[in-house]
Amino acid sequence: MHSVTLKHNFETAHRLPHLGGKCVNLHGHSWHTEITIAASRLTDRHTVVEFGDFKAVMRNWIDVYLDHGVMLGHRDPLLPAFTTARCKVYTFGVDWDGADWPTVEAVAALLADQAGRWLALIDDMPADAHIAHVTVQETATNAADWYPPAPGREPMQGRLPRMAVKDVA
Ligand SMILES: Nc1nc2c(c(=O)[nH]1)N=C([C@H](O)[C@H](O)COP(=O)(O)OP(=O)(O)OP(=O)(O)O)CN2
Repeated sequence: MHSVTLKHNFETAHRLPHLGGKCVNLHGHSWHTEITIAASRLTDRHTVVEFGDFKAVMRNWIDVYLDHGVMLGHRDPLLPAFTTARCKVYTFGVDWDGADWPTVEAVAALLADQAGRWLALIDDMPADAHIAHVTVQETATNAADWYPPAPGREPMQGRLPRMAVKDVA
């Protein structure tokens, strides 16, 4: 198996009112992501994917939708204020239906989902090229990893489990 790993970073605020504690406060992170693409053979150019081709679409999507913006859950009461003020908001549960809240695990799943779409735009790659791993680091001490479902295991049903939110501050 061959693999390549591409990295990008983005400065984005979020909050997680369903977790309580300090996560209730709107706060920013310098998020770092690493996306690994694997294939069983190389192209005629001896690549899995050409770095620049993949990074162009990866960077464009992240910079347009996430960088210097805010990630909120669709049930977050702050949402109307940010949209009214015409701030850049990426709304989990609306802009992407895979999770309700922007935890680091959910951001890793979002980027894995998007990375599959970016890969589909690449012309020159082996037939079995696929997203093998996504890491998202939100702080020096906190990170999440995403891997595709193991063969033979039931794949995730498209979204992270819905969470009961009684008092979203
Ligand atoms: N499983 C998860 N737990 C938490 C998440 C998350 O996304 N997934 N997120 C948070 C908060 O966003 C917060 O930013 C991080 O919390 P925490 O590690 O408690 O705070 P610090 O980064 O300040 O920790 P130090 O290592 O003490 O600096 C919480 N939980």
